[in-house]
Amino acid sequence: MTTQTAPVVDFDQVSRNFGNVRAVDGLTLSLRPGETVALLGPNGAGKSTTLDLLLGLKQPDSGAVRVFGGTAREAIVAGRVGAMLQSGGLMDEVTVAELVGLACALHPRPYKASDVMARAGIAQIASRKVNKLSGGQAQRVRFALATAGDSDLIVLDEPTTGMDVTARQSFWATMREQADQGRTVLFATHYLEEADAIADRVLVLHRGRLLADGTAAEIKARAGARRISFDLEGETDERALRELPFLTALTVSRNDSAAGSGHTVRIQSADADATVHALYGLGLYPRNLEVAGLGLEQAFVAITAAEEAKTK
Ligand SMILES: Nc1ncnc2c1ncn2[C@@H]1O[C@H](COP(=O)(O)OP(=O)(O)OP(=O)(O)O)[C@@H](O)[C@H]1O
Repeated sequence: MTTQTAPVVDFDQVSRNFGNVRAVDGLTLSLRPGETVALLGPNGAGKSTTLDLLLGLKQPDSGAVRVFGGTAREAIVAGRVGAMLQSGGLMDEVTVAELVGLACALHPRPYKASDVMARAGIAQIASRKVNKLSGGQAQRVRFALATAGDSDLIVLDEPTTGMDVTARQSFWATMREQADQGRTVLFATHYLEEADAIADRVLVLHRGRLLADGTAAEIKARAGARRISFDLEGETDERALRELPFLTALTVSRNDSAAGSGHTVRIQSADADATVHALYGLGLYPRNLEVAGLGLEQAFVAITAAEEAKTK
């Protein structure tokens, strides 16, 4: 593999419209060598369009896309990019082995087709016709095509769609090996747990714009952070609780136990330490106190909901 100081991918103020839909809106981002990056966003956020722009399959209306310092086409011709697209049609009348063999033959730095098939978990179905595959098998074949040679960047659009849990796990184990060898991996996904578990960096896309860019932990922290829950005995002064510092959400529910009547309080706080400190400062005696981080899913919902509220 070659190394180069230029970013692997560089988007500078890239926009792309379809009619009056702004699919990608002023996107600026840069991927560094060796990163595993998740592109996360709800349906229609612009993930596929972003990947198509990166691969030169669509052209921007404005802004510039660079891949390894040049055009996408140059990078692809040089075999530096392997891609697995969402709906890429597979040739119907050929076998899995023939198709993988062709992809290897076309790659400037190919791997042996038998190794590629073994790695993608499709050696047992090598002689099967491509149009007879299940959805999950077809995805593995697409993955094999994306890894037919020694590419520096692997781009995957929702790669595990249609795979069951076991297939998904083995897919990501293989992908990790690719990343561990120093490749840059960019994948679009709906599965927040995949972004959380696999990616060093998460880009949250919404209506074509980049809403967040950081590690999963940073994104969780940015979204208003932590959940605090506890029980209080007797009457609860909800107004006093509402005045707690760094509070972003509060619910109080009745909780009658054998010990008497009381309430369960649930809080979201941007600074749990300060909130809990102030809670004791109110002279309260919280029982069963728990502090937990938001999941990436809740963080994602919080970030995109805040953006929706702003644009209304
Ligand atoms: N060829 C096209 N013609 C018209 N509109 C398009 C076209 N491609 C994408 N769009 C629109 O652009 C927006 C972004 O679509 P895109 O497919 O990039 O989103 P996505 O994040 O990949 O969504 P999904 O998760 O559903 O695949 C959507 O509103 C979509 O309807």
